[in-house]
Amino acid sequence: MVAEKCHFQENMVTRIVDLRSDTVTKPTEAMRAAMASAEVDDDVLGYDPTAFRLETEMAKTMGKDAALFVPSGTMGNLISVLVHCDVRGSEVILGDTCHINIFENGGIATIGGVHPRQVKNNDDGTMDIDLIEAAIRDPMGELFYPTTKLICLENTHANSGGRCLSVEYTDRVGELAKKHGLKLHIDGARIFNASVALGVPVDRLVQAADSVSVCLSKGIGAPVGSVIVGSKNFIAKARRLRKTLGGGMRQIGILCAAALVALQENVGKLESDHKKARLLADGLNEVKGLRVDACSVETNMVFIDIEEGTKTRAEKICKYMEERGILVMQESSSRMRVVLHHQISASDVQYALSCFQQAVAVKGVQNEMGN
Ligand SMILES: Cc1ncc(COP(=O)(O)O)c(C=O)c1O
Ligand SMILES: C[C@@H](O)[C@H](N)C(=O)O
Repeated sequence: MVAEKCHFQENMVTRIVDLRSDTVTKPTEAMRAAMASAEVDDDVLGYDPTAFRLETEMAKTMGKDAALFVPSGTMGNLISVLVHCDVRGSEVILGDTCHINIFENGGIATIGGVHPRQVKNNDDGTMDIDLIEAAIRDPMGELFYPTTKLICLENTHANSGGRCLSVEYTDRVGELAKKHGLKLHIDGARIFNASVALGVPVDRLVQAADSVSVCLSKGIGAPVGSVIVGSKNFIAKARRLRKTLGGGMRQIGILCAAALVALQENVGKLESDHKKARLLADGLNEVKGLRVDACSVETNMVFIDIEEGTKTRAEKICKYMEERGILVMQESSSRMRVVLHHQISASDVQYALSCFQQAVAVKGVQNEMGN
């Protein structure tokens, strides 16, 4: 592979290659045009017609009875957990490295009073089903224990590198939930990535779930928003809770119009994002001092580890890359993350690769990093 030369002159960065996340995409011209011409109305006093179109389309696509537009994936998860965990002393079983547990400010507890019961996430994003079952509280111990109400999965699993949970695994967790009278929520921020990577229709992938939170603002490329899907009764309760949390918005058709375009434009591009991720991962594994677990690159995310003994630190590499217009997310002193999306081209991937090669190889930078 001949990597495009990593060229750099002081203050001569000619383009930004933003690999921090798939949340960074800018609305396309078609999205902006749709926003400008969107049919809107007050979605609190009534129903914004474009929001209605989006929610109707998403409920159908996800195979659920109803849907609700929410400002963010964080609010989508919070509302879903709180609707399911509707009595004081409720407990939710979730992965120790899942987004709800790590990156949502503990909102289910601090706002919702719901107790998180962590189960270890495996490297592939799953939790062992026997460990999930062991975490379910015995109702006979109600004098001492919280009440288990909900199990949460995350598909794809971001902190495992965008790994996909299979439909078979999801169905088994759903059966376990039913066996114990529990509900199942899926944090489906990147559920479309999982569907494309697995070759499983998205409605089949989430069939076992009582609710799903789907991010439109990630790989789908909408500027804002998520949609939660579930039963009509669940969504009615979710709509009220959205208002309670301050998420009741007025002419949201402006945002929903962009999301409708994004769904048309970008679901078909997700496979290309995954291919670019694999291309980048394979190229990075040829860079002395960097290591990518290629097996974990199933979708659009790549975690990059600095090999033992390499006199380099992640913050120095990230700075070196940023000086060349490439934005990378630092995960730790020895780990970085890049996320591919539809606004990253194949030549951007080549450019990033050549800059990673330079970042690790350049003597001066290495000495500075190694000290
Ligand atoms: C797996 C996962 N769930 C939920 C969220 C939250 O979405 P938002 O950033 O829109 O709140 C994110 C990140 O954004 C995520 O990666
Ligand atoms: C950082 C995290 O909250 C975000 N969901 C991302 O993956 O970029």
